[in-house]
Amino acid sequence: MNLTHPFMDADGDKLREECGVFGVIGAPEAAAACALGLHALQHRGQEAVGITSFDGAEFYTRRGLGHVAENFSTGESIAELPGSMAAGHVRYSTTGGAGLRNVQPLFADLASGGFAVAHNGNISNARHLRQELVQKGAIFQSTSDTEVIIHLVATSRYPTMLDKLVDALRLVEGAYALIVMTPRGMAACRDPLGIRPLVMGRLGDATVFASETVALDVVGAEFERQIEPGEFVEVDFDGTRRSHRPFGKPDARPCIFEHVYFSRPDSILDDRSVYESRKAIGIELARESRVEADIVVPVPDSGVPAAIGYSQESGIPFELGIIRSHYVGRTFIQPSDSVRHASVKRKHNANRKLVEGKSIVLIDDSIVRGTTSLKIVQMMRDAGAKEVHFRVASPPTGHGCYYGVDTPERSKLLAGRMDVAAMCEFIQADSLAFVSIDGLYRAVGLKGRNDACPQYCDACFTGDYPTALTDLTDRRRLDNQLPFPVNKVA
Ligand SMILES: O=P(O)(O)OC[C@H]1O[C@H](OP(=O)(O)OP(=O)(O)O)[C@H](O)[C@@H]1O
Ligand SMILES: NC(=O)CC[C@H](N)C(=O)O
Ligand code: SF4
Ligand SMILES: [Mg+2]
Repeated sequence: MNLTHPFMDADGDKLREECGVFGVIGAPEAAAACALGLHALQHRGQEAVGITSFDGAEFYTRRGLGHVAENFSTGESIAELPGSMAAGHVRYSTTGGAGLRNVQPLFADLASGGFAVAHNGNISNARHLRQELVQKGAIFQSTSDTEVIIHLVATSRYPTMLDKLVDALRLVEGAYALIVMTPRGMAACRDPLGIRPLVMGRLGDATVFASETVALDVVGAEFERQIEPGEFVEVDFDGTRRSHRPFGKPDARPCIFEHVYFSRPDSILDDRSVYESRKAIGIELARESRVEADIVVPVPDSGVPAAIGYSQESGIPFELGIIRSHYVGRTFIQPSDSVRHASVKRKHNANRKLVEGKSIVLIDDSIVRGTTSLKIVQMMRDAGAKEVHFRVASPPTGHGCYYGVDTPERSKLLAGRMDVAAMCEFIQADSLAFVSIDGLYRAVGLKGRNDACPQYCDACFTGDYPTALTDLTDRRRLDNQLPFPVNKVA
């Protein structure tokens, strides 16, 4: 029996997640705009990048491992991608999933013509669907969950491309923000709960779609609105747009972690400034768990806005007690523990003269595996800090994410293994506190969490998953049938 999960990485740790998508239709050099937009979305995925364009007759694709700048900075690379329609993708994956064949956009020649798709999110029943499709004779070219969508579209019996796509996505569980290209135009859609973000803008006569508004800013497009949860927007080459809500209007559950960490602070998300939300989390945190200290120090980068809020609310001065190297990217989204450890060390350094002899409040947006917090507390002590108090701008991350963010399985999450007191001891801080779940909801403009009908997906904090997790359930069943555990998941 083959026990290897086709979508799992080598150590069976996690699915590969969190990406950025960008699409433009109706612009003279669509691929150039696409490369620029992807550059602004680089924080969402640093492992691989791809762009597919269409010139009215042919589709062209260029995909590569690494950053946008490494793959799309020359005129020649853009010249390979002619046409007025293009879609691109920046990918964040983990060990084993980094191969070129998984890099998006994925493309296939279907009976109805070319079909390209760029996907941010994760399909929580992809394995299940893939097995069914393989049994029917489908031949997969990648190990990406996204390819399932292509096969479902290819085998749908509905007549129009939109109907085929809706038919396919009815079978899909989990999170998807998609940009699709066919010879007739572009379509963009979000899953019925709107778990992953997607926005729409206008650039002259062209329509632009992107994971975040920063990508619209960078290409000079005007932000129009978000794609609504469950909405499909089709755009033709003459600029005609059509909006459809084939799944009705279920209560949305967008990812609250986008506000905490993933999105750039200069993006507008769910009609809110991410920067303002992060600052407001810091304010809540100061109200809930104030501590006497000399200075408030952010853990750069994403701890900065919350630290500003904490400082303003508490009256404790904000200081840059840690300086980051700009040549090391996000450590959370790096593929292996050893790389993450090394990156955290190279990334941060104590501002020794400032920290020496001081009692400090460190603010970070989240503790996931504890790699960063452990190292930073030690760094502050080595630099002579008198007391180190740690405050976190999210509740404890105690559950895995199956919707497109690479939070690992529960057993590798610090909060999955320990309570707050034990975590405090582990990171060797003098005190540790997290913002409450209601505090987080207040910071994004609500009165608190509505437990009967939560307004966001917050499963990594609460364990309350808004969709079925078929692959996970299947794997647990398989685990229980065997005399030894297989790739434990939680
Ligand atoms: O507990 P851990 O497993 O270390 O993960 C949590 C850390 O990872 C993220 O930072 P990251 O370095 O990815 O990016 P940033 O520069 O945007 O803060 C996050 O902001 C925390 O600092
Ligand atoms: N995780 C993402 O958002 C990327 C899309 C898809 N799940 C992939 O692995 O390529
Ligand atoms: S589980 Fe957490 S990270 Fe994943 S979609 Fe839900 S809120 Fe976002
Ligand atoms: Mg960080």
